[in-house]
Amino acid sequence: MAPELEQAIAAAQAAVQQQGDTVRSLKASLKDGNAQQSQVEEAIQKLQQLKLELSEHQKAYQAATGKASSQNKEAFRAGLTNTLERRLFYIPSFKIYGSVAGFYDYGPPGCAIKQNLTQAWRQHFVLEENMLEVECPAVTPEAVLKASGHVERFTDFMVTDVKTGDCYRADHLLEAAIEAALEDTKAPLSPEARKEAEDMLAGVGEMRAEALGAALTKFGVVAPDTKNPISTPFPFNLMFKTSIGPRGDLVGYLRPETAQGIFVNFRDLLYFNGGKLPFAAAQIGNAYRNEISPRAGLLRVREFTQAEIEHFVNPDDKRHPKFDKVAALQPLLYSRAMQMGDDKRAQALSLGDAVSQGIIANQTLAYFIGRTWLFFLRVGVDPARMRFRQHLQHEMAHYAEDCWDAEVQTSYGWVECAGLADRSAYDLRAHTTASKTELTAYEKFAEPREVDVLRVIPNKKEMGTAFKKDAKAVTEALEALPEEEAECLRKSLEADGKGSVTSADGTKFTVTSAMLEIKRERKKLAGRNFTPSVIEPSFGIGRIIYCVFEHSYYTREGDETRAVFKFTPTVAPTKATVFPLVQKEALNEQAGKISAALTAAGLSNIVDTTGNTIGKRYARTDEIGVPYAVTVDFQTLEGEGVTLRERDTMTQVRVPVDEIAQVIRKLVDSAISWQEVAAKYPAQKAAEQEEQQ
Ligand SMILES: Nc1ncnc2c1ncn2[C@@H]1O[C@H](COP(=O)(O)OP(=O)(O)OP(=O)(O)O)[C@@H](O)[C@H]1O
Repeated sequence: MAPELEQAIAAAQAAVQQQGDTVRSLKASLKDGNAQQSQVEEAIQKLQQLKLELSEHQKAYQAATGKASSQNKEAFRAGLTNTLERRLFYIPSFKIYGSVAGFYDYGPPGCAIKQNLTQAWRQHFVLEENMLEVECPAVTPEAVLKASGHVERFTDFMVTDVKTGDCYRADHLLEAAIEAALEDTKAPLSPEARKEAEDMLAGVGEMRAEALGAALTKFGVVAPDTKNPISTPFPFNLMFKTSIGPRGDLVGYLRPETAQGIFVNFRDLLYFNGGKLPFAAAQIGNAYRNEISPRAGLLRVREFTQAEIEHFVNPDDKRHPKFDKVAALQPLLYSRAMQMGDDKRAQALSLGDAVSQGIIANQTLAYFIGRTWLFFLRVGVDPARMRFRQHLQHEMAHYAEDCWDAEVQTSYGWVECAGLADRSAYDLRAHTTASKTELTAYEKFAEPREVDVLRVIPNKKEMGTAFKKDAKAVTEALEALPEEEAECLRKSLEADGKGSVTSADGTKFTVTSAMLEIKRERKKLAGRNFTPSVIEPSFGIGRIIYCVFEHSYYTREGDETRAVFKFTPTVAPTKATVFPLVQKEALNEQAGKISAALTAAGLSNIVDTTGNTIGKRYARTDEIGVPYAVTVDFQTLEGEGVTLRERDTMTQVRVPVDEIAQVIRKLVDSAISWQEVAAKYPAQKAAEQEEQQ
């Protein structure tokens, strides 16, 4: 059934396109006097009819398959992109010089939305969770990114078109090839081949060069643009390299994430917080990745804004004091077991149950999943098209305890908009080792505790013989070894009779069993030093904005040319427009006064005095998602209030002039609903309402 419907959609789309061309050429002929108005009108009517037929086919496809058809998806995306670019939500950067892939400018409505969304994030996380906000430089010295592992490992595998040299991400090509094979209805895979392909798809992200190369060959992958053969995959580091200072001898990078700025400030932040855990620090700022082949608009760019949180917590106690507030929430969870099962579908599950059943590793991670879900809903993501997907075991770094991605369904498929990870103590340990600065917290026990501790006792004579002038430094390093490292050394001596220790200046020395003794001793301790674990929710603001665009965009029933964004008042770029019904000095003056009252109430607004019909002006504000419109007419001058129109229902009521700013303020703050406003104030008379649509 689906292939026939797909064909019907394709045919209907072609017909719409052809008729659109006819209308355009008739309009041009009309101007030249070679066609009549009646011919144009007739052609437009036919175009509307064809569009309705197309929309019926699309609905039928969606009803039959539960998803948008590929043509449907493309048509949807083309309409959306056209509106976004035409109304300057965003603009390809450096456009007049031919643009550079992976860079976008936000235009006026885009800037306002980004500002609103970022502000909502700050309110939802930084303020409501009492986080410590920091702002660190984007240019980062190499030492920091060496310690974090980015210099060595922040790579993607790349392949090139052997004839043109064009670059592609190897994993993306492979994923596309496997997905195409799985969806191919003409040459369906056998059940065994399907299972193998599905397993391979789940593991693409973790494949090394050799495995990727073999899989690309197996699926016969060629360069998508030219169909030329491709090279074998090789690693490419995504960081932009630079040099700091005029001599150029200090290597730096533009940060690929904002998180490292928080880790390197951990000690000062802990002090600022009175030495107490848990606490969270947050940073909003730009990150830079030299993405290999950025092709998905705002979703994959080379400079983007991240909002990241590092929540530092005692590794032995990952409960969250406010977990009760989110325990009953039921976001769609796509756990490891669900991904491996036959059904492969996410399920709504309460976060309380997910923690008690061990699906989510701990309360703190689950708390942030709940808060993230509420944030996405607050900014207008459709909860039915959002899920939290747990990383499969092999997708996680060896140190990570549990990771979940907040994914949103779009015309590009499921898109990761935020990653939430329990990264254990990895980052702070890495910076402790590299910077020789203890990044630990102190826990004072309620009662002194008798504990077994490891004491490292160097044999001074053996040390002297082995290390000569370095003996003192090695001895001190051994005596100062933290408990966990002493345990590592003990195990390594036990296994091969030797191990290593790093002195204060960073030199690594090999020690043998003969040089020291490691004893377990009973000690009374008032407290302990430990490296905190970190739970990291990391958000990409641009990706969220794009998903909000997709989930907010629709066209008016029966008229695909009338685009609307149903932005929530929180993110809407402008909260209200004010229209004088016609061009008259007295109406303009009254509109100016209303605009001033809205501004005084903290509501961004535009006064539209263009001579267009009121219907056209409503359509223009719908296109940038303004939720409320106020129209000033002659009755306003007679003290009969103004028209207030709501964007999605298009219903209108009459509100007294001196109440209008407060009514909109309450609507924007969700202190009152549109239904309540409609019940309280008289409806605009039907004839005038019709005239003003
Ligand atoms: N190139 C990019 N363009 C826009 N946003 C991005 C980009 N890369 C990452 N992000 C955002 O930053 C967040 C955190 O970054 P993270 O390193 O976890 O992403 P990632 O797993 O590398 O993403 P992907 O696998 O899609 O490349 C992501 O969830 C995403 O929202």
